[in-house]
Amino acid sequence: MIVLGYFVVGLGGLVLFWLTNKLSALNCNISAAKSSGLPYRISIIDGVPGYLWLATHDIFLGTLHKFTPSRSWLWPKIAHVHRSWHYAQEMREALGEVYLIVSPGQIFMSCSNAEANVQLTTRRRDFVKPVELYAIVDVFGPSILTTEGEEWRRHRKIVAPAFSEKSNSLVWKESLRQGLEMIEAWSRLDGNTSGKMTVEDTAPYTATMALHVISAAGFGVRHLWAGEDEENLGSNSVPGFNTSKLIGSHTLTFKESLKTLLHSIIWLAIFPTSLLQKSPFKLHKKLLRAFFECHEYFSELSELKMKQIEQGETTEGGTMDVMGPLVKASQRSPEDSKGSYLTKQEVISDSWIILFAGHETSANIAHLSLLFLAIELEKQAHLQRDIDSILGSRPVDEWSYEIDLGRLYNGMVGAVMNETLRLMPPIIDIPKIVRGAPQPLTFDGKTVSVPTSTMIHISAVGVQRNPRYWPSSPSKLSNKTHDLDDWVPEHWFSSAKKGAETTTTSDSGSEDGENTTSFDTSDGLLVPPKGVFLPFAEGARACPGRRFAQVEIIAVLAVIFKTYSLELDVREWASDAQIEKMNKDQRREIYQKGMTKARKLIAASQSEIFLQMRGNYPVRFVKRGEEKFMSCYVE
Ligand code: HEM
Repeated sequence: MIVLGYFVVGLGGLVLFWLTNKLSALNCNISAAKSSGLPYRISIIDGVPGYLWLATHDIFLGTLHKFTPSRSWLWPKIAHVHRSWHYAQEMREALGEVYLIVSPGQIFMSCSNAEANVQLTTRRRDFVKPVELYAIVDVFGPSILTTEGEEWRRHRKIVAPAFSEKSNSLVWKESLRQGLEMIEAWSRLDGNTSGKMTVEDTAPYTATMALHVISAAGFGVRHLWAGEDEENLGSNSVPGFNTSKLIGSHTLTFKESLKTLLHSIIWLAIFPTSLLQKSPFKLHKKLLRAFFECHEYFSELSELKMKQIEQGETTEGGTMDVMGPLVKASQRSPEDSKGSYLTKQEVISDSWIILFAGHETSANIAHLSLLFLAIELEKQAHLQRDIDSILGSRPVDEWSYEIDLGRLYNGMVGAVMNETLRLMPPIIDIPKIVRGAPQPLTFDGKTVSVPTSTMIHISAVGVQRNPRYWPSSPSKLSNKTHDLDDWVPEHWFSSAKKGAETTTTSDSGSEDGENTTSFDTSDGLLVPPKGVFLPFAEGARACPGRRFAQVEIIAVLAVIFKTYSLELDVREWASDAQIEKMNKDQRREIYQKGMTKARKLIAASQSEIFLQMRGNYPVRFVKRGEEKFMSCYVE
């Protein structure tokens, strides 16, 4: 009894000590927030929450959501893990464009003000990258994405110029080819022909397409689609990498190991490999196998590149791609290169990051653009007219990087891509942190002071849907006074804000030697002012793969819509035979059901690392002229 009494008193003491500590930390953070001059809200959950809340928030907030009055409360939204995606507009309207969330463990700042965003992205030493948040992707060691300061500069000086004009023209060629091969892969699916193809989910196909493009244009290794003959690879075959035949100690192909690693990467962030090795779970064993094999594949690829370089192969031979300059840098030593070198391990970590950062991002934009175009048939018809006027009847191998790409970008294809990037940026928040003294931030004629250690999210969704910065009209889909929560590519043809900024969107702040001139983006489409359109971030840490991604997405959309139209599969509501007998009004009514369902699915997307749709909506590709619903929307 006495022992139990001591235990209870001891436990009570510990809880009291913990509570006092938390309260004193909260008080400290509240004083800092008060003196910052920014609006703030207090929350027990950190603005950027830890793993425990990530894992459990659904139980608490999901239950609370069932209690209808709670839906108008602000605090559950503040505590929501996916706040930046679901409530960016509401939070901005309630708390302003720049606001703080103060908790015992953190001061968090969200920003959707353009003037402040420019300072946050260009004052690189005042607002640095919180590299600790990137531990999840750091599986092969520090890389360009996950380092700061001088170490990052060294990576960036080598990696960014590797995305050269020559690599981009390889991306163009390879994306056209992959676009055609993706269509062929669809036509080989059960029940499909080359004239009529039902695809349950285009997402895994655009992911494969993006992986193939990076692999070929970035690493010089061509990949095949399921069902393609390995003979087609000719001298480009690299066992295990792009063939089913494995060599050495490999038990998985490169694609298999990469897929496993990407799907279960979270485990590597939570547990060290030494602990996972002792885990009894099959999943962990498979993940470790994939991890080691991926590492092995990347080092084999570096050696292959090294050999190719020694044999004097050039870009024209298709191998001096993005990875070439990285491997070359690993031949230099710190002493004789004025710091322009990479270690062999860094070649592997940077190669992995290029693949990781450039794969699902571009794939998601291609996938979502397809779905939006299937929902909005009138806009799809506009896109096709534009493609026809630019490319005429020329075959794909005559489409030119130098002329056609720029024209496609400055027309409806570019507008479709940009609108998808505006509405659904794959990276919804760009994180920064104040490491040293509090930092002044000036916007709207006032200067505030961002407290030390503040975790910052530049809210891409917040600013990219902020009516203050974008031309808009009343929404046709909701009762909102603006249509910035809707997918309207015509936003990019508005002349209202043209000329507000004469430079291109995100070239400024690039490091020396970076290639930024592959095609002119200032002639044709709306050029948003700086700090307003941030899918690729801005400033020194902007995405070096921006052109790569733009070229890829444009090429793939052009290839598909030159020959095909895309419609939602609405057989859930009516069979093909029933649709055949329907008049235009009846067809429109059925299609509307598909549109509503597809829009809901898109809106329910979630951002774990990248913003992604959960679930799928089936679509049907048909040769142009053979559509079932297009004529209901287009005269
Ligand atoms: C639609 C496609 C893409 C989007 C929306 C996108 C977006 C971004 C953003 C927002 C950042 C900054 C992240 C941060 O500060 O935390 C970034 C960085 C980066 N991206 Fe991309 N990206 C895309 C495609 C690509 C591609 C195709 C590649 C390479 C092939 C690539 C390679 C990188 C790298 C290496 C970084 C790190 C740069 C640094 O920290 O200096 N990205 N990207």
